[in-house]
Amino acid sequence: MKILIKKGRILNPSDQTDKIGDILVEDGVIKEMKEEIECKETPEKIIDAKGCYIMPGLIDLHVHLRDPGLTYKEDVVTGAKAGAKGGFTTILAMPNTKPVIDCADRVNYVHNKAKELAPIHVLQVGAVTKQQKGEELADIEGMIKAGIPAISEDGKSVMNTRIYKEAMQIAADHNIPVFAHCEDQNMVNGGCVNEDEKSKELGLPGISNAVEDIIVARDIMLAKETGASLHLCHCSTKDSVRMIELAKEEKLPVTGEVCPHHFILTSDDVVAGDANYKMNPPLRTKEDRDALVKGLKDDIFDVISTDHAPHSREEKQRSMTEAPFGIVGLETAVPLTMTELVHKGILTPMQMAEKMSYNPAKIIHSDRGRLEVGSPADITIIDPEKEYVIDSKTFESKGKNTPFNGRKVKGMVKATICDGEIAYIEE
Ligand SMILES: NC(=O)N[C@@H](CC(=O)O)C(=O)O
Ligand SMILES: [Zn+2]
Repeated sequence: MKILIKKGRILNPSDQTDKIGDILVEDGVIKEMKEEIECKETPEKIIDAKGCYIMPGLIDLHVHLRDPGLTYKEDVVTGAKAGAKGGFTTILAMPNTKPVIDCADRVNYVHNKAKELAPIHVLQVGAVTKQQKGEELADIEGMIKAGIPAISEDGKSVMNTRIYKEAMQIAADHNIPVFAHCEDQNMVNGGCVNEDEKSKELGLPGISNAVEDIIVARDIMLAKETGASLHLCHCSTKDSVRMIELAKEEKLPVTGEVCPHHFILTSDDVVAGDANYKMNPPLRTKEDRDALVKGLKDDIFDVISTDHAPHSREEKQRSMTEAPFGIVGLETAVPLTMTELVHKGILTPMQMAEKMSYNPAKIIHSDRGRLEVGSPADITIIDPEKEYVIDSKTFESKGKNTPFNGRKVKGMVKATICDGEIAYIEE
């Protein structure tokens, strides 16, 4: 397909290009990129991008697609469609499915299904241990051969440090990153919201910051010993920020991500009895939230991810203690980041493109995440001025579980182009 994108603001982190121009897409790649492109034959599609940002296709390092086994919550196809609508051209699926993705066959299942049916790239992350039981290593090398971009035990931490270190060594030897969900399992003790004044007020068991911080510290030390690239998932505490800053000062191979709910909401926002405010890690205090925002601004955090965690309506209607952790995020990440960080002058549009595309690509050693002539045509077009109200009924995702339903936002995904084809267009 031949697509001409006209007069958008091209934001390319790889060479810091920030200028108005046209992009011509043909045969899956970026054919031309300059101030004004004249086509001899009319392209099949012309997109008027006046006033819009053109970014390299967004990459979400943290998504739960629930496939196989939990497809009443989401599946590869609905999740990928939600991703396309949210501006993502690549999403990484976490392995906490049923069964857990801990061997090559299961990786192949997701990749084959996605190749056949998904409008965007889906990359399956492999589990660290068999069935995520934390006891025996998964077939990490087999999964690497099958094409996993990373390993992760997401949903929990591998509490046995010796086993985790072995896994990190394998990851280091094969030059793939380890994505760490940091949570000391023995300290959670039934907690369901942040441990603070609010949890006391609600009479709910709390999760303290140390639950996260202890494992962040441990995992950074393991990265130091093994040389593995460590990517810290959904960071939520102010001390996580300090520890990542220190690790980077020491030039350790450590990166970190923050999710929109953690840089926007605090435990004060939790509505009693509404499990759409229940996620792991929990919404923390204002001090933590402000530290995360500053960490994003100062580039201590490399990545904004969604931790898209769909659950059924019935599951999320349970009580705060009974409902599962997690909220959806694929279709709200762009408008929330635009509204809360870019329009407020905390992040530049270029920083947004870095944290949502270029840096995630670098972390998984992908050649995407850049707008360059000859590179694969994964492109996201965003109308920064478009205002609307988030309505979960319009989501492509099966999951409607979001605390942001009804929220006013400014900044909308206009089109998502993946491998030179239109994966989503707002019409
Ligand atoms: N974040 C969550 O609250 N839930 C995730 C697990 C995870 O990402 O840790 C899920 O799988 O539902
Ligand atoms: Zn997690």
